[in-house]
Amino acid sequence: MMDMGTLTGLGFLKMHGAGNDFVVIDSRGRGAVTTPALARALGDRNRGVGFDQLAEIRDSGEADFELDFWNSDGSRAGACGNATRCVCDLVMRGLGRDAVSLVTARGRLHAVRGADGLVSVNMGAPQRLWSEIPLAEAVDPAHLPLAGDPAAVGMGNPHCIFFVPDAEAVDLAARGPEIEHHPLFPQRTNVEFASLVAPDRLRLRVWERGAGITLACGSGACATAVAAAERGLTGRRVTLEMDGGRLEVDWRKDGVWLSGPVATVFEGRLSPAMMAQA
Ligand SMILES: N[C@@H](CCC[C@H](N)C(=O)O)C(=O)O
Repeated sequence: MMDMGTLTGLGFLKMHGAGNDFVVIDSRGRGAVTTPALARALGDRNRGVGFDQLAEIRDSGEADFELDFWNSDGSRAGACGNATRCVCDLVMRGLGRDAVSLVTARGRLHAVRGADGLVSVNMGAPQRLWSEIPLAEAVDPAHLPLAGDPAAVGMGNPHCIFFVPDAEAVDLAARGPEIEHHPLFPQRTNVEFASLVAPDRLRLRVWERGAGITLACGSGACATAVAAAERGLTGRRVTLEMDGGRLEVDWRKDGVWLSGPVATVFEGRLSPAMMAQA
């Protein structure tokens, strides 16, 4: 029989958006609890809960809530499109509304639930200046001086996008970390390999900074759609076929809108022993 007495610690939710999975900690009404050590311990898929990102909800004076993101290696992320959509779903359900505003490191964002049940967030304008992304030196982000002619786009976090004839054929486990740690990216980078399926459809595989290969990546889908439209490969509205499902991106005048499915998987409690490890 389970000793419930040892399981009185911190509550959390497990959610995912197209297989990009998250631990969500709701710290509204109290102080933030996440540290790099706690994120690393919880992110361990064998000894912790396991996630691509941890999202911590905090009170906000200027929006419905604030949101911080942590990768499974314990590093911070300035943006996470899929975790944003998941947490917005949660908060909208809690408030009984179909629209919310939030504040992230990127600034104030807005999200809505569509009639189709998909949750959409305006991820803001893409960052196209080398210093904003950031890159280590003043090179053209649209054509980086790297083999394969990738583009760099910032969505509040850095992305390096390669357009290849066949994304399936890329050795992502080898190429991902090589590019993530390339000296051109002083804060490391997320890495995308995309191939054109149709003028409104791309196949996309992602290596995430601080998390490795993931089944989907919302900010990566946005950055890839922006780079594809700028190269004239697609229009500004595209479907991204990722390993875990489909995401839709619409680059509008008011920002890059990301839409897709969200799911709540389970709720749990961290044991005091787990919290003490961190
Ligand atoms: N899963 C993400 C992106 C998460 C952050 C990334 N690994 C980083 O360090 O920038 C998404 O859905 O956007």
